Amino acid sequence: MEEKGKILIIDDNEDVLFALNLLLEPYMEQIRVTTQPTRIEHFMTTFHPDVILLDMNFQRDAISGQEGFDYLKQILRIDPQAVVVFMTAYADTGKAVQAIKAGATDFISKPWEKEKLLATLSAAVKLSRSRQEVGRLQNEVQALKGDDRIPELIGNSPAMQKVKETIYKLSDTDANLLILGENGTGKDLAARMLRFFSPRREQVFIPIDLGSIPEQLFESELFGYEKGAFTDARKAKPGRMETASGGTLFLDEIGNLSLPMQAKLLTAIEKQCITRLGAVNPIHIDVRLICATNANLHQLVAEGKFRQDLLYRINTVELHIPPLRERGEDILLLATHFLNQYNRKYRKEIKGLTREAKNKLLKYEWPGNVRELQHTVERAVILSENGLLKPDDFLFPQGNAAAHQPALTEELNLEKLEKNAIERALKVSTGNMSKAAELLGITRFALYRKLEKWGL
Ligand SMILES: Nc1ncnc2c1ncn2[C@@H]1O[C@H](COP(=O)(O)OP(=O)(O)OP(=O)(O)O)[C@@H](O)[C@H]1O
Repeated sequence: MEEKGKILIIDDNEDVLFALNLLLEPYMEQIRVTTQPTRIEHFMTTFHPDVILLDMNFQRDAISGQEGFDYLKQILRIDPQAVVVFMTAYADTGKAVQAIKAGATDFISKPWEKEKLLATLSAAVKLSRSRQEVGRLQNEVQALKGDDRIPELIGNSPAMQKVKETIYKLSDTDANLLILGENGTGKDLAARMLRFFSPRREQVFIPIDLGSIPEQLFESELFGYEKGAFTDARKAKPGRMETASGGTLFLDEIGNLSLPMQAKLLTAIEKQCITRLGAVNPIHIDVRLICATNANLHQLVAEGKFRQDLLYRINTVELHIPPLRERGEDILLLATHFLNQYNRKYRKEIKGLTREAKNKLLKYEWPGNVRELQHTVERAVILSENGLLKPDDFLFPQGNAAAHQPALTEELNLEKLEKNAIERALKVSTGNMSKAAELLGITRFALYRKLEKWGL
């Protein structure tokens, strides 16, 4: 057989299983046999056969093949792409046609002719492999095409306006960008937005979460490999950097990269070429690089945990996305955006938020940033009735400051709100007056006047 595959044989006759096992052993990569069709799901999910050879009649003297058809249905329910070859001692054209119509790939009769059996199984293995390849390619195409919607960072706070301005300014260039910010602040969205407005918009966007690639797979994932480079390398495969060539490569969680991997990445970026594992010749690549991390890379450099030369390569421009708690005015804008989104998704007609609910959102610290806000609004939309969302519709983890809501009268006292806002702005900007004024959306001069007024 040209291509060896994994085969599962299901037959109630142990002698048949024994004979088939013996006959097929030299021609198959792995064989599993069972007399119990009830174990089909177990084998399909743990063994992942390329081909299933299924007997048609399971009861003594049965000739209708009905049980076989039932099991075929079950197999195709579990995996519609499964390749099933039917086997019966009562072969006739009518049943063969019926079996193929029901979704089987082929049909062989017992007793089998060895050559015919091998040829049928060989074709079945090939079909299975090409179906797997098509599935993989379809997934890849979908991932490469990405989302058709325009990625848009919602937010009017001065900090967010600055982020968007930087993205627009950068869009004509090929400059490498480093996006810094806590988890859930919108780094991934910012990267997609930059790509969307860049000349590489029509080209691929390949995101890689470096935090989720095990160290030992890093090189093969990033640089690809040639056939035979290691035991499982049955076929050559391009790495993500090669696939991203011509387009944009988004390296997320770059702070998680070990020092040896940093050295390899640096060489690839500097030389603009990669060498697949097991290959001799390097391949030129042309990628626009966007990196992101929630770590303080400058501090990691100071601690000797991140290479300074790599940092300089990736941070031609640095974009800092502040945590949501530092851009309070975006909270309600984002909440409304997500409310509209989830109204559409869950076919609801929730009109908005009560004033008390808005206050509750504004007072919360949002440790999970925009992602947490998004999930909080989604949960509220799912659980509440149409009308307005109330404070009780928004649930926060216990122990957060927001759980202890002050009296409503205090919340709505404008003077107190102003004083609180100034105190908070000073706290988050660690006393930097320009930054505090920017956060508050007022001039430095106006801030000094208010500090005097409140004796701060
Ligand atoms: N300004 C924004 N406007 C609209 N949606 C946003 C905004 N910021 C973040 N989101 C949404 O919040 C979620 C989290 O954002 P994203 O994945 O971009 O954050 P991240 O900083 O990359 O997170 P992580 O560090 O955990 O990877 C996403 O669903 C994203 O669409």
